[in-house]
Amino acid sequence: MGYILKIEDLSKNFYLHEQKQEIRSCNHISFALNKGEFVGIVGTSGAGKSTVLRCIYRTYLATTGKVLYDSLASGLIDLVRADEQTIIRLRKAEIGYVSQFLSTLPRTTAKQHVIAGALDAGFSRQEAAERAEEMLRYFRLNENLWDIYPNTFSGGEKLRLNLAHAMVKAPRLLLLDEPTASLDNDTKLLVKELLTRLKKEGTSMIGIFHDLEFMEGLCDHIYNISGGRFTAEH
Ligand SMILES: Nc1ncnc2c1ncn2[C@@H]1O[C@H](COP(=O)(O)OP(=O)(O)OP(=O)(O)O)[C@@H](O)[C@H]1O
Repeated sequence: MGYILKIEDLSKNFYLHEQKQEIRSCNHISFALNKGEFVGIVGTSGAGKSTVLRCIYRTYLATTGKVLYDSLASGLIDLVRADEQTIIRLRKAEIGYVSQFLSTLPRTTAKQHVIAGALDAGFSRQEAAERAEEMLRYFRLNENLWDIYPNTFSGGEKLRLNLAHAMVKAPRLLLLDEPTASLDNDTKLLVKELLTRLKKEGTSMIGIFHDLEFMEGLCDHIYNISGGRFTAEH
């Protein structure tokens, strides 16, 4: 089985100009994610877990190292060095990211947001609308919320909308930054079921979870990050 993502010696430092101080976040991280696999990342708060995901998604630009992604559209790409257009295209069609924080365009309703995700991934208008409704229903987002702007949603509603938006695309690579924080147990189970389904359909995933029970049966490998460095748990 070949890899879809290979991280080589990734480090990220932040320089805080006002304080004239350098923060070392993640250090010399290397690992590979094989196609169809699920890698879990655990570690104490502030250890650098989200930074690794953000460097892959290119929200952060890595200080050193490579993030090699085997893209469907144009083969192997180093996401650290790829141009902005390539990153935008990959985010639309191939790489999904879910966090607790909602980012939507202004004056976009919850349903329009999910439809836009499916359209970006290349589905037709009709397919996009159908898939969006299916996802919103799946994540039990109350139907009377579909046509309003989501900035007033509760934390759990925002998270469920984020999940619907990311998963409606059926991305090749899905990055999950604590996607179950602030969810009740029933919704957590729904998320786990859908992740299991996506994995069977071939989506490769990297997820940060605090809930070790949630990771059981889902992760092929778990890495522990401590002091910015990775060690394999299993
Ligand atoms: N944009 C930033 N500017 C400066 N420092 C940052 C930035 N983002 C992260 N850091 C620092 O990098 C370190 C790792 O942060 P990160 O968010 O990756 O940790 P984490 O393991 O995901 O923590 P948590 O479990 O609490 O979410 C922290 O010391 C944090 O303060």
